Amino acid sequence: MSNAAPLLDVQDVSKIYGGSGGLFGFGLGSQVRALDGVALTVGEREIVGLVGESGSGKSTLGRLVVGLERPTSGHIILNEAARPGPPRGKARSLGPQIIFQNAVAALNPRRTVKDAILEPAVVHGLLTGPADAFVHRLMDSVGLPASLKDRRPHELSGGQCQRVVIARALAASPKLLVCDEPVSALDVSIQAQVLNLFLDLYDETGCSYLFISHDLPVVERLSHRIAIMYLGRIVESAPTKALFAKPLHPYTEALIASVPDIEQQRRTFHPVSGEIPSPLSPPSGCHFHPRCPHAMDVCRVVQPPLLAIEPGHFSACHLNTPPAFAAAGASGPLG
Ligand SMILES: Nc1ncnc2c1ncn2[C@@H]1O[C@H](COP(=O)(O)OP(=O)(O)OP(=O)(O)O)[C@@H](O)[C@H]1O
Repeated sequence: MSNAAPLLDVQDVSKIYGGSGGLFGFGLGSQVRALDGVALTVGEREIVGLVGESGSGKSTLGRLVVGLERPTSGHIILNEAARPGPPRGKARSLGPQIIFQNAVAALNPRRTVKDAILEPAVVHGLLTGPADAFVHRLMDSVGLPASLKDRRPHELSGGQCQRVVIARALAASPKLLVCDEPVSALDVSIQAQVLNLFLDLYDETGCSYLFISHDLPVVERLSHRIAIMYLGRIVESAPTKALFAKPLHPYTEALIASVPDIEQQRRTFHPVSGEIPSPLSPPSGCHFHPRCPHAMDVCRVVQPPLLAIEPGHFSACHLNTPPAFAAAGASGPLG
């Protein structure tokens, strides 16, 4: 990556749902802090994987990045190239696009493949030539035969529907694609094909991805860099190789250990113990401390900051924080 401004710069972003005054304005509504001070960047031509258990805030961040929702606080900055707006050569961009897990639900059941792919281009005046050629080119780029162009979603397989959704996103010439669990609804064999498609499209288009998944091996395969989320916070981020070679946060360690590696017998299967706590009442201090085998007293009271422990490798854990910071809280193992 160059030193140029990142394509996407998420700065100290929080998102709180509910609790806006509660019943009759008496503050009775309960609040969910879906995101809590999240900072993340995605560079040009970079694939960043975002991993975490269900409820950690991954989809919320994805929706904020593409502007479907607004943060409660903090800033989401899109570099000029990623922003919607003025023409870039012949193709105009609609800004970041998002691909959801459920492709069938994302498509209008009454519209054909051709109409689905054309719609954003027509509505936003992006069509630069004959419609058929435009549709065929996009269908070809996602590996769909042109003969399917008049089919409706119920006449396609799940994998084909996901390809239509990807083609429709590409029609907007995005520089940044947010992929929210784009393969988890597909059969394993189809998953591999669609993941290969994402890699091919990366080579062809130079598009950056924020690739959201709860599946660490999927993200490992695609990403240059991985960020690990836990209950609304990023707890570790690093280049993919560094993260697997030397995970610094106990949650990351537990996630990696939970991945069975049948072929190489390298990793044994130990699911992360305990349930992810309710985001309605997250644990104090480090949110992970009730499940952490290394928890100390300080972890219960002080939130560890996300610090660069090695160049490009960030971790939010008192095991990694400098002694001066840790001394601010008590030390010693939790009972
Ligand atoms: N519109 C909403 N209103 C209220 N709470 C919400 C809303 N959207 C998300 N949440 C809550 O925010 C938290 C984070 O949800 P989010 O869907 O972002 O997590 P996730 O990591 O993507 O989970 P999953 O992998 O299950 O999709 C959850 O507790 C969820 O219930």
